[in-house]
Amino acid sequence: MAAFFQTNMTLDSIKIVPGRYSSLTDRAPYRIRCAAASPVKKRYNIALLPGDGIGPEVISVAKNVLEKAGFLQGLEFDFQEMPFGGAALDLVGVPLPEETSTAAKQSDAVLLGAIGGYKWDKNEKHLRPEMGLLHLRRDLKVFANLRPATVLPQLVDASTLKKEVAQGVDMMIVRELTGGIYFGEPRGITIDENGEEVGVNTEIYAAHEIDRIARVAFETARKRRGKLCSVDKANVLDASILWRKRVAALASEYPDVELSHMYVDNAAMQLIRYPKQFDTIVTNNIFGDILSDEASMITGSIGMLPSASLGESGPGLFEPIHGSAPDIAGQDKANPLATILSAAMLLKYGLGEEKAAKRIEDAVLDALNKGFRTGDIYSPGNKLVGCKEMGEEVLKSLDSKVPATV
Ligand SMILES: NC(=O)C1=CN([C@@H]2O[C@H](COP(=O)(O)OP(=O)(O)OC[C@H]3O[C@@H](n4cnc5c(N)ncnc54)[C@H](O)[C@@H]3O)[C@@H](O)[C@H]2O)C=CC1
Ligand SMILES: CC(C)CC(=O)C(=O)O
Ligand SMILES: [Mg+2]
Repeated sequence: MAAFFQTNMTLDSIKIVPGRYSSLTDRAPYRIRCAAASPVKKRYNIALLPGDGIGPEVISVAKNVLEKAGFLQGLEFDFQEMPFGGAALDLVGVPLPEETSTAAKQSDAVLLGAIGGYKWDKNEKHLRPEMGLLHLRRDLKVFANLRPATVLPQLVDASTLKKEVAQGVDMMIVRELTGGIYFGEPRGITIDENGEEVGVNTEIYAAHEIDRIARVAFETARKRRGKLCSVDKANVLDASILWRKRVAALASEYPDVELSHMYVDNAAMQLIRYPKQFDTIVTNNIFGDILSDEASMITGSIGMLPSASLGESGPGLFEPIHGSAPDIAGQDKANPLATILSAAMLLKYGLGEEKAAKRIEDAVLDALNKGFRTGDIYSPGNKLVGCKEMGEEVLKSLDSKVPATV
């Protein structure tokens, strides 16, 4: 699997290191050929999928940061940039070209910007950029989507919540990513027996899909503060009744993890009322999608949250949780930190390169400490910068942190 499970091979045999993580990502075709800061030891193939809207802007910045952090750590990358989403639709007529899917599957890790935009909003379903993303996630079998949401001390003022409610929030949302209503059959728009149009989607989960994501969540909680909250809608949905039953049945295998259950409507409210109660949340595809956008505002902005999508084997997929933000695309206003931190997750969870990942996290904190802020996280007294300048500042911070002995 991507590196989340790399050291111990299977979900069942993961060895847990006690204690709490404190890093930003929660704790875990061209080459750099010039003399590296330390001797080149490893080389990785990275599939780069910029996508649409602000995707290319944030990917261009994050790629430079990834390159530099790798260089400083003696890593070499072969980047293969491939068309994806609306960009691919315009180029070859499909959102996920075969070549892009193959490049992603053959890579060591995939770094993705975002897809979608007004231009393709009225396309037929199979010709929408978003379907390309769903298919990519399925092709890569990345069922476990880790979405850390941490309120950084530097950004407490940018939170939507009052300082005393926001400070100290540090949670991990474990979202099931390749099942549920986004994929369930039957789906589509048909005509019913009265001749009326009906839109149909199906929330469906097999027991094994629930078990494997629940195990990831239990293992994640175990490495954090030992609290897992499973979010569902088991008071009305059959798929949620099975979800709750399967998650509860696994609890005896993780006696060190305190399991609770919460209905999703209450969870949406509790996230705003008292977010510090959450350590690890496990939930289905659609609830995780929605709750993580909500959680992002506690941290200051959706432009801050990275993600790692992992499967049992093969490359992981790393992307910010936000979309293509067509309202600010092409204006150099996007916050690139979510994508930069996704690159850190790529290094940590995708390649097992924790030191290089830490360099990026430290550099992000350093740039924030120096007061650099994009518009979405700006507060008075700080320095307003655009996407590119924020990237340059993170690069400078990376530079200044090269160990003196190298
Ligand atoms: N993973 C992906 O590629 C995703 C794609 N989408 C697609 O993106 C398009 C736009 O969707 P929306 O619902 O507007 O969601 P969005 O996440 O793109 O934007 C929502 C709001 O957040 C702001 N925002 C997002 N990322 C930001 C960043 N890095 N820095 C500063 N502000 C940022 C936007 O300007 C906008 O006001 C749609 O086509 C949607 O389907 C949406 C979510 C995820
Ligand atoms: C196409 C959507 C399912 C993408 C999204 O909103 C997400 O993964 O957060
Ligand atoms: Mg979303």
